Amino acid sequence: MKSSASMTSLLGAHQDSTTLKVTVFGSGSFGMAMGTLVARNGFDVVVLTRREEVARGINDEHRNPTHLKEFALPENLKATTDADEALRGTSFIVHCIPLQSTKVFLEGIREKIEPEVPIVSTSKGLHTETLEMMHEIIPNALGRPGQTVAFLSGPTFAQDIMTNTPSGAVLASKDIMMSRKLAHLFSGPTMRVYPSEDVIGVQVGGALKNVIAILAGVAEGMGLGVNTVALLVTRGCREINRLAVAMGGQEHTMNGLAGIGDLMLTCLGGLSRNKRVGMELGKGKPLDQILRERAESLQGVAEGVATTPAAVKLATRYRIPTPIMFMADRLLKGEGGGAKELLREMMEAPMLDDVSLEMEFQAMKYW
Ligand SMILES: NC(=O)C1=CN([C@@H]2O[C@H](COP(=O)(O)OP(=O)(O)OC[C@H]3O[C@@H](n4cnc5c(N)ncnc54)[C@H](O)[C@@H]3O)[C@@H](O)[C@H]2O)C=CC1
Ligand SMILES: O=C(CO)COP(=O)(O)O
Repeated sequence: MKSSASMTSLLGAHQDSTTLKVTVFGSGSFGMAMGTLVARNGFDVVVLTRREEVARGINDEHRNPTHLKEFALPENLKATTDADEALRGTSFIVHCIPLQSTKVFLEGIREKIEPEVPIVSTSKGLHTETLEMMHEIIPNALGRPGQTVAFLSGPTFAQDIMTNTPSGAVLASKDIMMSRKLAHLFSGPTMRVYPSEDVIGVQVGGALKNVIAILAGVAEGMGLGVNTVALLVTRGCREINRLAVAMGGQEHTMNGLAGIGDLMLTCLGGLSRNKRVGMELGKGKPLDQILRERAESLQGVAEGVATTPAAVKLATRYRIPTPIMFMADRLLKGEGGGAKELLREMMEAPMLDDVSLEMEFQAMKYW
């Protein structure tokens, strides 16, 4: 259980630590993992789910029947389909709904969210149409620019959190004191959470590593060697870093857990949904079939698919050359003659390291 001293530091001395409640939005893989992490730290967790059978399974059997069902859940983790019940008297919200669904989801319950309750978002992506990140989507959906919003991101597969695998992440908000306070929700013997003020860098790192993970999967699915994966991931890493810095993120963040750390995990680890989508593409399966099959069998969101078109639009807006991300975009759109042809184009493109950034930007037309 969380010591009463650290609970008091979260609450301020005047509140009763025994009533501390945390609401988790979403009962998918990461909602379960984050809810479990916070519940292990002694907080009373209530998961808001849209499925009655999920709420029943969690409350009666301490298991989610659809996601991570092999894991027993802590007894202090409950679930409900009733937003009023989930949010009544809560101290913190942990948001684990996919980015593309967040606006609609939050607009439906915004009146029930108290303005002083901090929201920690764990969603990784860019909005396909508006190119927004969560620091824009959440306040806009709530109609409240002043709501405290923070962002947790890093190399943290849900399954590994459930098995108490030692892990680390970054938690960013505009106010470092708030980041430190919120980090306590998640920190524990097997989880290190580093507070940060770099709201942009943390989100861009989490969003764009998924784009590169799709390509890492494509290379593996095509049966290519690790040389190709390393080429794509390393050049992709440079693109992510340049774009993040152009958007206001810090180099330091991109060199840390929320940048290179998550990129390595997702591109090289075996559990990534984004990489699995790429692997299927690399084996020649059409994207719509892959996505349909994944949705039917509740295999979880692969945020990179919806993020990729937004990533290349943002890169164009900021005039950052991102040929690897453009390759992912064309592949997902079915352009360029397929993965083999796009890779050939990449290998034959002019070498640009010694020319100016502006010339690199111009050269993107070759990709
Ligand atoms: N699973 C993982 O290992 C990690 C996931 N994340 C991020 O966390 C976010 C959530 O991912 P997962 O939980 O893995 O996805 P998931 O696909 O397993 O679960 C998503 C959940 O959101 C719910 N949902 C979707 N649209 C909704 C709507 N309109 N209204 C209400 N509920 C809705 C679904 O019913 C489901 O319970 C993503 O942005 C992902 O990138 C971040 C780190 C690790
Ligand atoms: O973000 C993740 C781990 O940090 C999970 O990656 P996937 O969404 O590709 O499974």
